[in-house]
Amino acid sequence: MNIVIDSLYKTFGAITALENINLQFQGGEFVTVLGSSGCGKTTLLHLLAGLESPSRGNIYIDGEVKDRPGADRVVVFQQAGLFPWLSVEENIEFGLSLKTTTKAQRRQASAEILRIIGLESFAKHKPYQLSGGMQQRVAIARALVMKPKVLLMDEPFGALDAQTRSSMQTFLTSLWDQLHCTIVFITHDIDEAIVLGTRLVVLSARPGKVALDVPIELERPRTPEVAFDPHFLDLKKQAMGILAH
Ligand SMILES: Nc1ncnc2c1ncn2[C@@H]1O[C@H](COP(=O)(O)OP(=O)(O)OP(=O)(O)O)[C@@H](O)[C@H]1O
Repeated sequence: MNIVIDSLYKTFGAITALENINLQFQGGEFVTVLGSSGCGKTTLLHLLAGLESPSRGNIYIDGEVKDRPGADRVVVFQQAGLFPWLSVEENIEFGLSLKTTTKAQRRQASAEILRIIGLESFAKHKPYQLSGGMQQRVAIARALVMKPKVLLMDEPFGALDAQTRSSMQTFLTSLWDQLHCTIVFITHDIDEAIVLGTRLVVLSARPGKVALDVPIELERPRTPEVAFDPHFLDLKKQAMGILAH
């Protein structure tokens, strides 16, 4: 699975949100997209999800133009957005119920994903009985159970406290190590972008243009000490330079 973003523009009336975006992602990459507020990160994610249409240009997934939502791309938002009246397992199974699956198949799929995310003992709990980090893990599980080709994440840890955020970063990294799905992860946090990704894309201030697109060549698994690695510091300096303008 690969994604090609070709000469992409997005305007809203007189506002140009994205200008001439050209990017190519390979299957299994963990791409982090960094940019200051209002530079068009969410717009880019919505275009990838098919929730918005390009003003010009195209997005291809495995060579096919994609301009509407599909089960091959799922989005995880900043707020978990779980259904409060459904249990954890029912929340995870909800999307599958829209596909032709039996209840037994759905229960098996949710049990499997709950084991992967380490919340099997919370299957019958309601969302309000979980912490913010656990709710966000369920939101990620709900996305992954659909077996998407691409997981699109819009500041998924932005609403969490620093410690939970850090443990969720470790969680997501180990999940990606196991599943190796393609992830496009939006953030405005430089350290988060470099710690998580295999590839860093930095957008310039509005109109968003690709100011940097480089591989993140840091060994995995990444420990907190990675923040002292010269490559980490070099990427951070480059990103800070772009975000300062
Ligand atoms: N539906 C819309 N209608 C009009 N303008 C929009 C719409 N969506 C986004 N914009 C504008 O496009 C620009 C980019 O917005 P976007 O939400 O993509 O930025 P962002 O980088 O995700 O910002 P933040 O980090 O603050 O969430 C902004 O100027 C925003 O006001």
